[in-house]
Amino acid sequence: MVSTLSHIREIERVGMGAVSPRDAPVIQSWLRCLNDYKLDPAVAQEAYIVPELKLREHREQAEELIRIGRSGLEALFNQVAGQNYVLLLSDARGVTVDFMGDPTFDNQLRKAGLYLGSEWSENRAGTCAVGACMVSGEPVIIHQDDHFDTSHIGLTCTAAPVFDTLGSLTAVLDISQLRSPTVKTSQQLALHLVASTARRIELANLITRTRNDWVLRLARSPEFLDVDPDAAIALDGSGRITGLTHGGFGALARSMNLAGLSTRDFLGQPISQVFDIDVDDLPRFMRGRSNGERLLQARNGLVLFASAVAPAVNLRSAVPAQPRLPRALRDLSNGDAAMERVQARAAKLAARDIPILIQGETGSGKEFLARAIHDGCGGSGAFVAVNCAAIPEHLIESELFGYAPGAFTGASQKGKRGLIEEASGGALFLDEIGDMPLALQGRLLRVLSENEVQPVGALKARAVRLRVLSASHRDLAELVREGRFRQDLYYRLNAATLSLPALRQRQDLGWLVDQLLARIEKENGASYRLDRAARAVLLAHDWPGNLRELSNALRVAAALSEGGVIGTDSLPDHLFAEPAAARPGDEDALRQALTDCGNNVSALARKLGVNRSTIHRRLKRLN
Ligand SMILES: Nc1ncnc2c1ncn2[C@@H]1O[C@H](COP(=O)(O)OP(=O)(O)OP(=O)(O)O)[C@@H](O)[C@H]1O
Repeated sequence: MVSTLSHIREIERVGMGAVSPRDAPVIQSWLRCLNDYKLDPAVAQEAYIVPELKLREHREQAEELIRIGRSGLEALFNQVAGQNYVLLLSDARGVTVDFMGDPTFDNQLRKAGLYLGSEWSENRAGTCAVGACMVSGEPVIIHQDDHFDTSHIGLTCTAAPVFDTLGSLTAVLDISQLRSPTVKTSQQLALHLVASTARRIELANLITRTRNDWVLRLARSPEFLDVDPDAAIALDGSGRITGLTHGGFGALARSMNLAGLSTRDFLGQPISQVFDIDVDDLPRFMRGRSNGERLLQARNGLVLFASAVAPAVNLRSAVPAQPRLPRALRDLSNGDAAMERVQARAAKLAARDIPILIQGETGSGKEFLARAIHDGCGGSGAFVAVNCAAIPEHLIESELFGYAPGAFTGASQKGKRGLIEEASGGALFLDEIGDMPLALQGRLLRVLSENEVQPVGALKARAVRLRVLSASHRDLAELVREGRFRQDLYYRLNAATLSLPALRQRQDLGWLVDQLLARIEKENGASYRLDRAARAVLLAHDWPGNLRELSNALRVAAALSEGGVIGTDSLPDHLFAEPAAARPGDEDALRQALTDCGNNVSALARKLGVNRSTIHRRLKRLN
């Protein structure tokens, strides 16, 4: 193994532009570590394992992924049995949410970070296989002193990305060893195994998530068509591509000379544009036909074997009926597995008086879900929504708790009922609860524990009976750790958590577009039709502002449409050149975008399709 000092010197030389024989992905990652994350190769940092509570959240959010990935992981672990390999499945933030390794080496593995809860994002751990793979979206081997941080230069790690059906990176699969031969080529087989397992996980994910669509499996050789196809595509009833296995289809697209297109570019496209078939031909590719009949030709002439699976709708009657959800909760999604889980849990919780914390990015529908829970449990009493971030700090107390007559200068002589009392007998929805000032958190806790509220300046408390739903786009557990949120209140509000998926992760985006458009038609008393190109743009967009951004975009499109037809020219410009500021966390870009809008927060919020409070919040964070 190289000495620590010579490793540090080598990285410094590369940083100064020296030519290096190492692989390009390693050099690119070293340069990112030096220039973008400002990491110092001379400062070694041991592997970071996230705290228990945080790990629980990561695992809860990745529950479906872990379930789908498990059998792939087990099969891979069996393939490499006896070779001291460890398998890690990390989520899109680089946190290990599933792990398989030899328990005999537990202590060593934990110390090396090859363990449940270890975080391998590049900006934290320096060059590593998971981190480099997250950035490049490509399989990669990071072998021994390819690692940036000298703490990790004994390890060899090989990782492959797992994308969801819409082409967003959802996980990274990694296979690592504490000790290995010095030559990097010893890991080529590991690279092949990890990439094919990632491909199979993508396939299992597509099949699980697209029960209501056609699925077309594709393979270069007929023998593997049904057992291990190269790629698969999901198609809606009109033959449009609604999802695909990113890794496998990307490789096929390269063979079809379509390497310049990202797999996302195929979403929303009719199948007839890629292959010489139409939706009506799909039954011809179903099981029972001979392989010879199941041949498919790509538009460039490449011939593939195909097998089609019909939507499960027809089989529905044979499947045991799902418990019926209350109507308000039933209409929240259509064919998105993560949402279906949220709806099923929400229905069970709605029937009980349990405080629920709803987490999700801004605009992902937290208030909408809270209302649906309230309506779903019979909806008796009022639903009172309070946005803790929007009420000025000095008014929150009197708004929430109310005040006695003449309680303070300027107070009304009659006093005022607070929102908590207004909600008594119904539901109180505390949005952006993370922004509640610490002093008031204690008072809120008392209301929840004692079921009574004491208005400002009042001598006696009044009894209240309410269900509390709260929401935050911020990580409340992190705020607790930073001492900015009371732990006792956190546990009180968070008896159950519902995590809403971001719009870019949802499998029913096409259905949501139609739902929201139908709502706009009703409001405007008009009818609209999206043309194919416009639909494709909507399906391919990242939607950093989630459902709110989508709803705003459709309103703009409806207003600009000609004769009710929405084409690409009716869509808001930012969908075509999405400013990087739309992605949370990109601070310089946010500053720049604000300058471009003449420092007008409302204009920037309109441009990004998010609330003004969202922009204010991000600016507050920057300060
Ligand atoms: N399942 C859904 N179907 C249709 N429209 C929805 C759905 N969920 C949310 N919306 C719409 O999306 C928009 C944003 O929803 P909502 O206000 O509930 O998001 P939020 O997560 O509470 O936002 P914020 O974080 O800014 O408070 C609203 O216009 C809402 O009507």
